[in-house]
Amino acid sequence: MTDYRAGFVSFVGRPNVGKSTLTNALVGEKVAITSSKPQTTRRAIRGIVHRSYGQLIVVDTPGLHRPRTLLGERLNSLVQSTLGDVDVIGFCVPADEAIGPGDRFINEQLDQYPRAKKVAIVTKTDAAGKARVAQQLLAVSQLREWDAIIPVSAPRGEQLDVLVDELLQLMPQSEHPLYPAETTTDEDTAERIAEFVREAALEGVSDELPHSIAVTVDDMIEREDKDLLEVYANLYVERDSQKGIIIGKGGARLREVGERARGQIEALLGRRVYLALHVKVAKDWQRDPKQLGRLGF
Ligand SMILES: Nc1nc2c(ncn2[C@@H]2O[C@H](COP(=O)(O)OP(=O)(O)OP(=O)(O)O)[C@@H](O)[C@H]2O)c(=O)[nH]1
Repeated sequence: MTDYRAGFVSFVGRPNVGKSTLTNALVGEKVAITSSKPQTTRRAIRGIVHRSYGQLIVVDTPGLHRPRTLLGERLNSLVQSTLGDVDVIGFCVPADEAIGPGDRFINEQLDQYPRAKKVAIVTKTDAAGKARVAQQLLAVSQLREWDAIIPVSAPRGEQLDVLVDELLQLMPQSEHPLYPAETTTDEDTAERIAEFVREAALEGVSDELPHSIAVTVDDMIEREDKDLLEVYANLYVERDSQKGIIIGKGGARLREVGERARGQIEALLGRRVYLALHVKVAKDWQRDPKQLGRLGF
């Protein structure tokens, strides 16, 4: 028997508590997009954390909530099958907000996954004073018997190694790593690019529009003569009126979105990229099974 451990962990919690930010900080690379809009995450992304003594595979989920659309239902069943499979569930609550009905609802849902060990993670400790953090740790400890309770700050990198070690200790022993050493995610490049575009498009839009945005990458063309990668992406919204908002006056907003996304893509690929964005209307796609399928849900 070796002492090497490897397994799967999933972070759950209300929207916006910092699950994606934590995933990226642990992996050390941007594998999950983040935004200040709730419910940004739509896919189960595996971020992989490597240590000489183990491997953590982080499965990022869209978060448990009461579904209002077909997209919401599909996302919920994605969460349920994910949580049924993982070794550890990390329940995230932010240090700077009191525990409320939303947190209690999710905590109760965790009873449905008896196989998984359960760890409480108090996030955003940088946004709260010491006394507040201590108070939150106490409040969390009263929710259930946790295998561990750990406060972290992702942007400051505080307590991240402690969290990784605690999580690894709860993982099953493994003869081998589950993924090769260089891998940080199992999403392919096109999926990651589409997510970067969606993240850029989410910036500065409000109300129901964030949920209406979907992105596909339809073509990537290698231009060896120019040492350039051409990327053709479609940005879908649900209504004509939303199209105008995304494009902006004289196309100004769409240009900004393209610039921001291109910066991220070039950083990811380490090379020059030409990004062409087209905005299309897919009427009410969140409620339409056929269109959901086409958009990858
Ligand atoms: N101050 C502070 N802000 C944080 C921290 N972690 C996340 N945030 C901010 O909180 C917001 C939400 O973060 P996300 O990581 O997208 O939250 P999430 O829980 O993944 O959200 P969903 O994908 O919507 O479920 C963003 O604006 C982050 O910058 C933290 O440790 N400290």
